[in-house]
Amino acid sequence: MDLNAGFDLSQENSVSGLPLPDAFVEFLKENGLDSSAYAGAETIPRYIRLKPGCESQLMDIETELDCKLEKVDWLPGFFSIPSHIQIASTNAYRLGKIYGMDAASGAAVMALDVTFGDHVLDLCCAPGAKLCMLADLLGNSGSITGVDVAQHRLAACRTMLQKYRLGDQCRLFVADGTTFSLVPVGSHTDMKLCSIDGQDMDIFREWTSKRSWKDRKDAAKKKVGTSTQASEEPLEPELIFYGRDSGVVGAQRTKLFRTVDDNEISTSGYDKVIVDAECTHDGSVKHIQKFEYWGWSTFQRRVLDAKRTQNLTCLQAFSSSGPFPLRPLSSRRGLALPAARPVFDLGAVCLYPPGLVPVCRPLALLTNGFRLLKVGGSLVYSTCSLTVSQNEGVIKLFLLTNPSAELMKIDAADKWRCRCGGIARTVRFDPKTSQTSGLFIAKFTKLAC
Ligand SMILES: C[S@@+](CC[C@H](N)C(=O)[O-])C[C@H]1O[C@@H](n2cnc3c(N)ncnc32)[C@H](O)[C@@H]1O
Repeated sequence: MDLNAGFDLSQENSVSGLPLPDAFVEFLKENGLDSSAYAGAETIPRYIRLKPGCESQLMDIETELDCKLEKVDWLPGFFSIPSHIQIASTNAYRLGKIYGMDAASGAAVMALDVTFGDHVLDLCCAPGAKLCMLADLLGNSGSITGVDVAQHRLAACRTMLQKYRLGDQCRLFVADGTTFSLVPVGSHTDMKLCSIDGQDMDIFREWTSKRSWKDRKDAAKKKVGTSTQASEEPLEPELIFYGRDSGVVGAQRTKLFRTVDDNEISTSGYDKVIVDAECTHDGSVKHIQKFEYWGWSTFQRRVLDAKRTQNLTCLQAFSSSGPFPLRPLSSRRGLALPAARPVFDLGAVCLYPPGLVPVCRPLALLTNGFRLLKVGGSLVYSTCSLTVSQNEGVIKLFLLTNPSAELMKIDAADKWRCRCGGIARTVRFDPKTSQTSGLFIAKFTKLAC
């Protein structure tokens, strides 16, 4: 079957080495991107991350993969292998000794600089490569809260945590990251763990894949509720996994799901937050390359669907007067800022009432992730898009509307194979410079104000 039937593939784009569809070439042009970034994608190595503790098995893994594992000198624990080597069917992978993870993604996690005991929020966590790396770095300290809106992807994340035996400190919520509001377990001032010997149905017992009678009843109630609920109502978070030491076992449901106000968040919010936002994935050259096999006809739906891209890049809607028509960044401290809590509409461009700031999903995710950060904590925003509108554009608008946010220097980046982003202190990985997929990284801290 010709998977590309009826789909225009550009003849002129042989420069990229791939017959890129015209619509994608147009997308690249609109965003000022050079299609030659996709040239020679197959020469970019594949990266693997070694499970900590498996260092002594390196030679056995090399023998099984039948290739040398080249140490990535700027990123501890990462190795490059030739791009044609497949790892999914190997024992090393199946037994959880290695992860498939691009080095640029590893850099985004390192930028967060997690330290012992941190409570970390991963706001777009599925399928979970970064979450697993965070869990490896934290060991048996602190906690990780993973949130994703896609239930099936989050289920894959849970499987990954179980395979690598990393779930003890983690909890996973199916929830909308633009409205998620739960702080780390144990940071509620009034939360006490209860003995679970009694029959109190309101207390979390050890997690099991079998759902309790109470959970089934709650889910059935929720189903009835959602059929009558107005669609704008935020999705109620659903806890689909929690580990033994995540602080959930023994906690009361009512307390765990209690939301706190922004004042309380400044002290009991997360120490670290990562927002690896949903984006157009155009920088993920290996992902783009896969459409050679999947068929370019699915590319339109999966990557370029107009409604989806508008949600992600709605800043473009203002391109007639330039992408940032409001005010220059330098004057942000002197601005009359719009209301702190805008109304987000994931389906369309929204306007803040006084300042006409366009809101797209990445900005909504970043804003909410930052709201959940405690004062003095740090947040990493990353996307695998090469466009300005999903990266520097989002950052500019975010800084305009969040006076307590300050861009931080990413210290580790001095050693990385990357370049500066379009705003000082941000960094960009791209195939040509870094021999990795494209990735944009910005790091913020929250000031007391
Ligand atoms: C780039 S992927 C994240 C990859 C992940 N961090 C990892 O390392 O494996 C973006 C994720 O954002 C999720 N997403 C999109 N919109 C969301 C929303 N409103 N709230 C939470 N997650 C969302 C998608 O389902 C997708 O899994």
